[in-house]
Amino acid sequence: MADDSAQSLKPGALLAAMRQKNPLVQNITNFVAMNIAANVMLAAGASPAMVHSPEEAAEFAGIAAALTVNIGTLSPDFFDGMKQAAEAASEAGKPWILDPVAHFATAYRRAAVSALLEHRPTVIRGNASEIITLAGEHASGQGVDSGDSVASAQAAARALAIRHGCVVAVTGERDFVTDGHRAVHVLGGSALMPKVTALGCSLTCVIGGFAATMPDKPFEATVAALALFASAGELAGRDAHAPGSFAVRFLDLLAEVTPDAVDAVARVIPA
Ligand SMILES: Nc1ncnc2c1ncn2[C@@H]1O[C@H](COP(=O)(O)OP(=O)(O)OP(=O)(O)O)[C@@H](O)[C@H]1O
Ligand SMILES: Cc1ncsc1CCO
Ligand SMILES: [Mg+2]
Repeated sequence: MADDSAQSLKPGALLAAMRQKNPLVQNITNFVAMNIAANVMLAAGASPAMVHSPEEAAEFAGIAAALTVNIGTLSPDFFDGMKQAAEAASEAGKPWILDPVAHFATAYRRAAVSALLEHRPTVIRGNASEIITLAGEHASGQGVDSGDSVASAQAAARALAIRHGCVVAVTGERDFVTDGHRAVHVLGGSALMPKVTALGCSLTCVIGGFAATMPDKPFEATVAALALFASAGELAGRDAHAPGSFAVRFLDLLAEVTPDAVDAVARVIPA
């Protein structure tokens, strides 16, 4: 029945499914994010493995249920591992998620992201400045932090989704997700989230966990990951009022929040 299937695709149901499956996700992420992203994944209910060496990255992509690639602290060795793992995941039909951190900042990063896009990511997740510039437009971001609003990135996100045949998620105060045809906003979170480094990078890894759980539904998987962050972030923001204590409370709430609590607030709305 239509109602049952809609119910089973709600963020809470997907969270329950991910926790049940505890999927193994390979993350090639940056030095800043590595520890917090692994802890965030464990709290959310997925099994992270930070495996990036070119000697083993492709082989490991054969074992993991999904891959995430983040260019935050790029170097030639990491880049080799990223390309090989992305190619292996793509060829095996496994979902892989690209986080193009500050890709606009240097020629090296721009070239790296172009090469990675050739391996057809399933999902691209970035902040507004990253998504606007990835679509070839001018943005105000300088480094890893966004200087643009999510609203100003929506057209770019739709264009990118169609160009690359993928889901695009733009995060910020009010998240936006599109596959080029459907589009939603995800509401919630806390203004303290951008004050804790690498929460966006960690979210990219969590999208990998949801996509591993539901590989044929990357749009719903992405929305569920964002809804989980929005929910835990909003609850953590009620208890903590500065970045350090917020980070701790957020991690606890990622583990404690129930599927019903995630779905209790209508935070996914049509765009
Ligand atoms: N002002 C805000 N209010 C509520 N939630 C926010 C706000 N800014 C960011 N978030 C949330 O923070 C999380 C990370 O998104 P953000 O856009 O800050 O990532 P990012 O810039 O890539 O971060 P990083 O590069 O540090 O990993 C998302 O869940 C997003 O919804
Ligand atoms: C601060 C920082 N620098 C490179 S990656 C990273 C983590 C947030 O994107
Ligand atoms: Mg980022």
